[in-house]
Amino acid sequence: MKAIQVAIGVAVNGNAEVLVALRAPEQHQGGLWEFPGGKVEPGEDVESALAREFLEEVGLRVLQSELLYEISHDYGDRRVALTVFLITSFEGEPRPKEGNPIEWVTLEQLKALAMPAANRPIVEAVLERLGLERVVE
Ligand SMILES: Nc1nc2c([nH]c(=O)n2[C@H]2C[C@H](O)[C@@H](COP(=O)(O)OP(=O)(O)OP(=O)(O)O)O2)c(=O)[nH]1
Ligand SMILES: [Mg+2]
Repeated sequence: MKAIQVAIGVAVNGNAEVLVALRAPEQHQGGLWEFPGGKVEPGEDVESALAREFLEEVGLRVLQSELLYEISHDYGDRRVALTVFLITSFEGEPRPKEGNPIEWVTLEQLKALAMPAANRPIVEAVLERLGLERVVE
């Protein structure tokens, strides 16, 4: 089975909170919290997919991002290859453009959220990246 390429982003605000969205019940991995993002279209590069999905799903314009983590995961019914970006600069106020509730959550809250299985190491990477940054400041 070929892996579906997915671009997702972890947007961080000035309060060190990250943006999450609730997946609709009928979606794959529905009812779980996610980082906004979606499938890379044919011929599209992964950064363009990130920017497009952020605009479509939460109405944010990505100004600056860096690669945070890459992970492939087999859900049994589907294999996904996730490219995860840390979004360090963006424009706009997040809005739930596709009807899925969105929230800014602290890193403590993030740890406790029910997310798809592939997200566990992603959350670890977020905590490490943002935690270390604070030590450096
Ligand atoms: N967006 C997102 N997808 C994730 C995360 N973790 C994870 O395993 N996935 C999986 C679920 C899906 O199988 C796939 C992403 O698909 P998606 O439903 O967001 O794709 P999309 O926005 O293009 O939606 P659609 O047009 O196909 O409805 O990656 C995550 O944190 N965010
Ligand atoms: Mg999506």
